[in-house]
Amino acid sequence: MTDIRSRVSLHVGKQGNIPAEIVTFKQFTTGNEHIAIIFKQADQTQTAPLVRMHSECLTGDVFHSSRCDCGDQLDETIERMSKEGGILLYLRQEGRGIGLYNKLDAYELQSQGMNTYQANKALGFGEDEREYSDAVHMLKALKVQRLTLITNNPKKIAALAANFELVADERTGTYVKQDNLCYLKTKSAHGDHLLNAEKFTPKAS
Ligand SMILES: Nc1nc2c(ncn2[C@@H]2O[C@H](COP(=O)(O)OP(=O)(O)OP(=O)(O)O)[C@@H](O)[C@H]2O)c(=O)[nH]1
Ligand SMILES: [Zn+2]
Repeated sequence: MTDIRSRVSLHVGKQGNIPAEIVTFKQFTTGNEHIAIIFKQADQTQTAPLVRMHSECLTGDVFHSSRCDCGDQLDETIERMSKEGGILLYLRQEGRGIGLYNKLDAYELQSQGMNTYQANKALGFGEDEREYSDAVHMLKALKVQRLTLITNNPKKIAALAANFELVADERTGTYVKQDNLCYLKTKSAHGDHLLNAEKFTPKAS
């Protein structure tokens, strides 16, 4: 059973002015160094806090790559939680669990015409290698029982609904860019992600 290892105060966000706490945990079976970032001490002060499980994406989160929407979703979450409070689980599941180098290999295959899921399979991986038991243990260690989940991914909703009382599930924005249109359309059509398809069609001027 995972337990809390440490709680460290710091300021986060683009301006570095949003107070938060980073929580580390003991003994993940996967050996990953996942963290929770807590806003407004939501784990201690709210009965059903906002929760987001964010899968690591170095290229999107840090370098704001145009190939995906991860950095935008992360910024949106931090901004929202700075006002409403919440628990951001930053899960070290780079490349949907296949790792950074393999994700970059998958990008190469996508440049040759495969979609994001086909590329994973061509490299010998499943379409999505993530599972969420570490995240469930993190929330249990934080003594969360009820929550509102922010995601567009039905698998994340199912994983938490099986373990917690899900008061609601809410969507993130749909961040379409020229370079990620194919990626988002494929996630919507093939991965059942709950995206705002209206954003896929450019508005007539
Ligand atoms: N293998 C692979 N991973 C990718 C690719 N693009 C982004 N990722 C990874 O996908 C993860 C983000 O997952 P998404 O499927 O975009 O969204 P989600 O986290 O499942 O769902 P939301 O909660 O709605 O954001 C991160 O770990 C990224 O590194 C890609 O083309 N191939
Ligand atoms: Zn990304």
